[in-house]
Amino acid sequence: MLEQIIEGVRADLLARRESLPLDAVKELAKDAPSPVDALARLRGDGFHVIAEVKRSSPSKGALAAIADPAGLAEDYAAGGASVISVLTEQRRFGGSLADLDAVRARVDIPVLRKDFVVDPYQVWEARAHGADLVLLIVAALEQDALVGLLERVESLGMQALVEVHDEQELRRAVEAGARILGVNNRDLRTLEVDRSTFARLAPLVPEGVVRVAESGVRGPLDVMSFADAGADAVLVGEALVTGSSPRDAVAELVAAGSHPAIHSDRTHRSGGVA
Ligand SMILES: O=C(O)c1ccccc1NCC(=O)[C@H](O)[C@H](O)COP(=O)(O)O
Repeated sequence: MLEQIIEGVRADLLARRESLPLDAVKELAKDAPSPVDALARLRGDGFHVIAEVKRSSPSKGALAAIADPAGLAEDYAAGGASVISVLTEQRRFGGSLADLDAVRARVDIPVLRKDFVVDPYQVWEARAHGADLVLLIVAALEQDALVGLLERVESLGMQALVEVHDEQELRRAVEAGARILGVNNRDLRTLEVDRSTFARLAPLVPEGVVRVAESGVRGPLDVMSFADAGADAVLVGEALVTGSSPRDAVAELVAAGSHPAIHSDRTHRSGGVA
């Protein structure tokens, strides 16, 4: 599935490049609002929720008709979300850069461009559209490309959420210098979700690196279990867009992650990248 998604992403990228050359995107990036420090936010006190604007997905099809992505993002922020994730991939997820623009214009917390980034053009685009964070999926990138994209993201003042699904990808992410590491419980090749993935990989993440548990969060109990296994944050899409009150749902997840029964030691947050 990942290869098919990337094929579509590359075709769409080619079309956008033809209508807007890289130099023009770089000019737009100069006028974008300065990036918000997402790393400081995710290293800050408390448990963090990254709340996603997600219309549909390859695994579930249509999830929600989101008429007002900016309004949804405002609700997420009011519920205590630390970061808003905006899917911008169009063919499989129904997202767009217009969604990113709308969200950026309405919230002042960090915004993640969630896409299948394979080319520096997309990083410049993310900055031009006001993103503070960019997703880099290790499974989609050769090591040189991963390192180059991570450097480009950071050189533009943004942060990368570097996503892995197994031990080998985790080693590559750490070698590349990831500061925010997402363990995706969903295998992007088979689309299967295995919630034990985060707990298996979390102990291998060096001190000082922010640990994010991604995918498959159904509610507060899942958050408690990820927090107990060492998560600093969770990234949640489906459960939020299909529920009745996004604001209350985010607030419940934030509270669950900070529950006094959770024993995980998060002192590593103040450390540097190992
Ligand atoms: O969501 C999918 O089906 C999917 C399929 C293939 C590649 C990526 C996919 N999702 C991207 C994500 O990482 C999730 O949107 C995100 O982690 C939130 O997951 P969930 O809370 O399970 O909606």
